[in-house]
Amino acid sequence: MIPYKHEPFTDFSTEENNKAYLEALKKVEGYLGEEYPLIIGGERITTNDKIVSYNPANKEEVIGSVSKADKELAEKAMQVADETFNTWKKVKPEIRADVLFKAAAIIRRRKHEFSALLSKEAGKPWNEADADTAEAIDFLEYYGRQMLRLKDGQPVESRPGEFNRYDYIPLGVGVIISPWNFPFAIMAGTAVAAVVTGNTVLLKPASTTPVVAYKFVEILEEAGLPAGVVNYIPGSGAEVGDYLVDHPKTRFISFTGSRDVGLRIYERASKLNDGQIWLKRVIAEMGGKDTIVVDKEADLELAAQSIVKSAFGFSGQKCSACSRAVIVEDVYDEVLARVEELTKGLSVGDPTDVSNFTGPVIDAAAFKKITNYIEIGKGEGRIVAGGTADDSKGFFVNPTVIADVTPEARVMKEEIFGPVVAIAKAKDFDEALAIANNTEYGLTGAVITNNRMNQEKAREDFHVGNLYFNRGCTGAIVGYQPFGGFNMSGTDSKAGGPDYLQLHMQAKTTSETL
Ligand SMILES: NC(=O)c1ccc[n+]([C@@H]2O[C@H](COP(=O)([O-])OP(=O)(O)OC[C@H]3O[C@@H](n4cnc5c(N)ncnc54)[C@H](O)[C@@H]3O)[C@@H](O)[C@H]2O)c1
Ligand SMILES: N[C@@H](CCC=O)C(=O)O
Repeated sequence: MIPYKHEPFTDFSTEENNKAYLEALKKVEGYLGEEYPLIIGGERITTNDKIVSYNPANKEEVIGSVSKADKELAEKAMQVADETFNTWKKVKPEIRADVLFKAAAIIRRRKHEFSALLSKEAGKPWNEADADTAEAIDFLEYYGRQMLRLKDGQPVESRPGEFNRYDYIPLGVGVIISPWNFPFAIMAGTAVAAVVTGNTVLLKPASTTPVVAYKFVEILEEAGLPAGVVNYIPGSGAEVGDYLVDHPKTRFISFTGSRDVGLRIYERASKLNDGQIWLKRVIAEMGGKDTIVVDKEADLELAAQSIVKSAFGFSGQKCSACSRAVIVEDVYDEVLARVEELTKGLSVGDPTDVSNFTGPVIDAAAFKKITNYIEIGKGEGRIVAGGTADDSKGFFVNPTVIADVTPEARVMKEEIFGPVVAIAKAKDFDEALAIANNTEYGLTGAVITNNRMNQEKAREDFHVGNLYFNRGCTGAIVGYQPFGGFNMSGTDSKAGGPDYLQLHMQAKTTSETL
C-alpha cells in the first residue's frame, strides 16, 4: 500500500493543463440539460417531479433535471438499504476499501471533467473546482487506508487465562445529507466514510447541485460497489429530509450544512419513534463565523493577502471563510488600506473564464440574503470596497469590505456565507482574541503574528476547531488538517481525521476464558 499523500493541485499556468481543462469543459457542455433518475438498489427510477439544476453564472442554462424522491420513494430506498446492510456488513473491510481506491483512480482519470462540472453547477472558479475534486479523491484514498488500520480493532489487555478483543462493527443505515458548497468533496467524503465502515447509505445531496452527486454514484458502481449500498435520492429537505431523519430504521445521520437545519436534525433525531430500538447518532458539521486576527508584530502584507483570499475565494461560500478580521489598532489603517486595494483588484465573472478570480453566489435566495447583509453592513460600518451586486444574468456579488464595525454588529456575529468581510479594530492582542471568540460558532480561525508568546496564547485560548498561524483560514487538507468545529459549528467530527471513521461504527468487546 502506497502511503497516503494528498492529491496535488493542478497548475493551470501550464498550457497543457489549461487545454485539458478547456477540453473537459467542452465535454461537460455536451451533456448539459440531460435528465437523471433516482438510483435505488441499482434500479433507475424516473419521477415526473424534477429538481432542475441551473448554472448560477447563467440563470438560463440548465445543468440537468434530476428526478425527485418523495416519502414513498424514500421509504423504498430505506427498505433496500436496510436489506442490503445484511450482506454489505459481511463484506471484508479490505474489499470495501478497494472500492474506494478504484473509485479514486477513476476520478483521477476524469479529474478535469468533474472540476468543469463543478464550475458549471456550483459556480466554482477553476482552482476552487480543482481543489474540490482533489479533496474528493483524498477522502477516498484516506478513508480506505484508515479502514485498513481499524479492520482488526484496537489492542486491549488480557489477563492470564483470558483473551480479550476490541473490534469495530458497522451501525446500519446512514442518511447522508450534504451541502452545495463542496458538492463533490463533502458529498463523496461523508458517503464513503459510511460505506467503507460497512454501512449502507441513503444519499440526499443538496438540491442546487444534484448532478455531480449522480455522476459520483455512477463512479462507485463502476468501481464495483454492489447495488443498494448507496441509494441516490435527491429530494426536498423538508419532505424527504425530515422523513428519513425521523425514520425508526435510520441508525445515524451524517449532516453537513447550516446551523438551523443542523439543530432541527439534532432535535428530531433525539426523539424515539415507533419500532426504533437505538439512539440515533448524529454527525453534524455546521456553519462558521471565522476570524483572522492580525497582531501588531506581523507580516502585514501576508495579513492582507490572507484576509482577502480567505474572505473572497469561491465568493466566501465556505464554512471556513474569513467573514471577519480583527486588527490591532497600531497596524489597523495599514492593513485595511491594503485589503481595500487587493479587493478592488479582484475580477468577478463567469467562473469558466480562468481570468476571473471568483464567480457567482449559488442562487437567488443566497443573492438576496447576502445583499441584505450588505445593506445592514452599510448601517453598521463603512463600505470600503464592493457593496454592489448584479443578478441580471447570474448571481454576482462584488467582494465587499465593511470596516470600522463594533464587535456586536450583526455582520460581525451572523454567518453571511457570501463575499463579505467585516473588519474591527482591537486595542491590543488580548482584546483581539476576545473579539474573535465572541461568537456562538467555533470553526476556523487564523492568527497573523511574529510574536511567539501571542501565538501560544492563541493556541490555548482561540476556541476554534481549526486554528492556523501565518496563513489564511480556509483550505484544510484531508489527513493533514482534520476539519470540524466547536459550539454551534457542530459535533467537531473532524472529517479527514484519524477519529472520523469510528463515528460510523460501534465498538464490541469480546472476552474468552481460555
Ligand atoms: N462545518 C462544515 O464542515 C461545513 C461544510 C460545508 C458547509 N457548511 C455549512 O453549510 C451551510 C451551507 O450549505 P447549505 O446552504 O447547503 O446548507 P442547508 O442547511 O441549507 O442544507 C444542507 C442540506 O440539508 C438539507 N436539508 C434542508 N432542510 C432539511 C431538513 N429539514 N431535514 C434534513 N435535511 C434538510 C438540504 O437539502 C441540503 O442537502 C453553511 O452554513 C456552511 O457554513 C459547513
Ligand atoms: N474544508 C473546507 C471548508 C468546508 C466548508 O465549507 C476548508 O477548510 O476550507
